[in-house]
Amino acid sequence: MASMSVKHAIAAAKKLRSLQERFNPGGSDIYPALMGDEAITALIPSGNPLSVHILMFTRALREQGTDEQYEKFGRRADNNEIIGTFAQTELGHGTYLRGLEARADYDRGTEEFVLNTPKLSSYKWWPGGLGQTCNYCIFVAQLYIDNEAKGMAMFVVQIRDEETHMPLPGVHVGEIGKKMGLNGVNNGFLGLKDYRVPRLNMLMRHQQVLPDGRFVKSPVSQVSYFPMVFVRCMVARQNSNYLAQAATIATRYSVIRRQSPIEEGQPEPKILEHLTQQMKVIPEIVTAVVYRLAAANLQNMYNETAEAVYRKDFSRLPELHALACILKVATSYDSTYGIERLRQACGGHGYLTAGNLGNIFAMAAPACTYEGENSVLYLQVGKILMKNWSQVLAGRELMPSMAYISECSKMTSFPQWTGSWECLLKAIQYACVGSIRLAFQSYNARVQSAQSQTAAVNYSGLELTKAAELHGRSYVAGNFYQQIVNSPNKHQRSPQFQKVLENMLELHLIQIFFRHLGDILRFIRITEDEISALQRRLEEVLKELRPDAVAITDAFDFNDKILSSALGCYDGNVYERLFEAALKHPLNRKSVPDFFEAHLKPFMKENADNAKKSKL
Ligand SMILES: CCCCC/C=C\C/C=C\C/C=C\CC/C=C/C(=O)SCCNC(=O)CCNC(=O)[C@H](O)C(C)(C)COP(=O)(O)OP(=O)(O)OC[C@H]1O[C@@H](n2cnc3c(N)ncnc32)[C@H](O)[C@@H]1OP(=O)(O)O
Ligand SMILES: Cc1cc2nc3c(=O)[nH]c(=O)nc-3n(C[C@H](O)[C@H](O)[C@H](O)COP(=O)(O)OP(=O)(O)OC[C@H]3O[C@@H](n4cnc5c(N)ncnc54)[C@H](O)[C@@H]3O)c2cc1C
Repeated sequence: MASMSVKHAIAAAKKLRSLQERFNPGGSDIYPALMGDEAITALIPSGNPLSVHILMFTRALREQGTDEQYEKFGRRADNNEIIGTFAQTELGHGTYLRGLEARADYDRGTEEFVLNTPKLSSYKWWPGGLGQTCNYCIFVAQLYIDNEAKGMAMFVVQIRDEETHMPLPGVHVGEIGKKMGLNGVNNGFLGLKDYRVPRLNMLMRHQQVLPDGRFVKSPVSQVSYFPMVFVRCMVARQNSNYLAQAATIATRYSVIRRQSPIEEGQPEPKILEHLTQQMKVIPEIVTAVVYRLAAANLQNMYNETAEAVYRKDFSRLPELHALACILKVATSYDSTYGIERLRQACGGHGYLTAGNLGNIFAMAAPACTYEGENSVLYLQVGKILMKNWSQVLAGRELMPSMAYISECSKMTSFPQWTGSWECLLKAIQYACVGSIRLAFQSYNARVQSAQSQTAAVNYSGLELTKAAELHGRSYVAGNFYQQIVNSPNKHQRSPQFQKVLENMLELHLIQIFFRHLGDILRFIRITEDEISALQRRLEEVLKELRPDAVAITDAFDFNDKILSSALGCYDGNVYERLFEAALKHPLNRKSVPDFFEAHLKPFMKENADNAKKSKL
């Protein structure tokens, strides 16, 4: 599988290169990469072993290395003359970066770094492509000068000979083993023993070690985390894509499959006529659209911040970090749960490999873990919200994506309930700010009672993650509302198209309202009648969107090769394709399976003989 994946990945990388040249000659725009990724996803359903090379290795060289280092390493990496990965996570540590054990000791006598993974737990473990594909890596290690720790640093390390691909002396590298998906990625392990690299192999755009061993600190230590921020932004787009693919499959299947008359004596309807089926499928279509728009916004913000960082302006890093965390978590959680809901909506056939929903789930699910485990990133955002609440209490302005927190903090109570979109959005934001306030009271009480900040974060963790989740909902719903209601190009839309978009906004806001009704009722008084009215509107908007479901998913424009699903094929010949796939199964090559003579027949005969004996 690994070699097939590499073959396909190389074919797709060439396609990527042509896309890049067509869309953005000489540029480093990510969208061709993403489009390439959609193509790659179709070509290699078991995952792309070059993903980390393209997403992290090349970018780290560009963004963390000096111009000279880019010339020496980055250009060759961008041109795929060398293939690398990003080796940060270890067998013993993934989340807690300050606990990473791999070390780089500076030897001023030879102007080299001596790299070691001192224990088994220090081995790099997980980096994509590390097992067999890569001959280089960015090796993340704790920097030591005269045995004094200086923090994390990144090193360009060659791990295999460029001609023979043999591991170099001092390198112990291999594959970590089968996973629940992405088995074409050859995630690997890497141990280094007294492995020496020249001083100039340490990426030094933001921090430096001078020949005499003097250390020049980075102006902002967190800029070394920037490669992760980029992938978190990518995950937001990538996982909204996976959800869109699954929604396309389930929608098409739901208008082909007929089952169970709604009225006695009537013919069996398409299953999408059942209201409960509409509630399983249509909200997922809308969620995919909502996150694709949020991810595009985030990508623009990433590009602007990356340019600013390149100019040593780090001012927008904190906001990008917060948004990248919140969107990476929200899209990976909601896409993973949404794809499973869509699989179940396809009944038994949803469980067949020929439907491809299981593989799409297996591709989407690890995003809840890699690039920052989701609950850890929620805690990150919770901490950032605590800091921002202190700013609110001090009357200071907040970053634009948190401005609503200041506005809501000035409200002494929630205004008269109207049930309008603005009202629903404000309710979610108001509940978020109420949760932030409660979390802050708990957190601050702990800090005031002499608990350390880290301990206070841990013991306030449930309230911090709740506040973070609601902040994500507020940001995503607010972004969708702006795009539908206040977009500058709204007038260019046909009235029919605008109506479909408004129906999607109605559904998204009501769905989020019901999902967080408990959180909202904690801070806002809403009557039973007002809630029942929203229930009716939910049923109504599902009915309104039902006729547009297929057209919206067709607009995602996934061809059959990318969907790779007998349930979601454009021509709708589901049963023929399921049967065609079944007949291809190796067990159908013979009428009598080999195991009959070897196992089944003796087993049945032994039971029959025993039965006869027991009668005698
Ligand atoms: C072919 C084309 C492909 C296209 C494909 C499309 C999509 C991509 C799909 C898939 C991707 C493919 C492969 C995935 C490969 C996966 C790779 C990895 O998983 S790489 C390893 C990832 N690991 C992590 O994310 C580690 C998580 N841990 C952390 O980030 C940090 O430990 C943590 C939890 C943030 C804690 O940081 P730490 O410094 O220890 O302590 P604090 O929390 O106190 O933070 C200190 C201050 O720093 C600020 N901060 C933290 N992180 C960042 C950041 N990233 N940016 C900016 N600022 C940051 C934090 O807010 C604190 O600030 P204050 O001091 O409070 O102001
Ligand atoms: C498919 C895949 C590809 C990957 N690719 C790469 C790669 O290319 N390069 C790379 O370097 N890494 C890669 N990784 C590793 C990935 O980054 C880590 O798995 C991830 O950062 C989580 O760290 P961990 O596995 O050590 O989990 P842990 O951090 O051990 O998490 C285990 C549990 O502990 C909890 N926990 C941990 N810390 C805290 C805390 N402070 N507060 C509360 N709870 C906490 C977590 O929430 C989680 O529930 C990949 C992983 C996967 C699954």
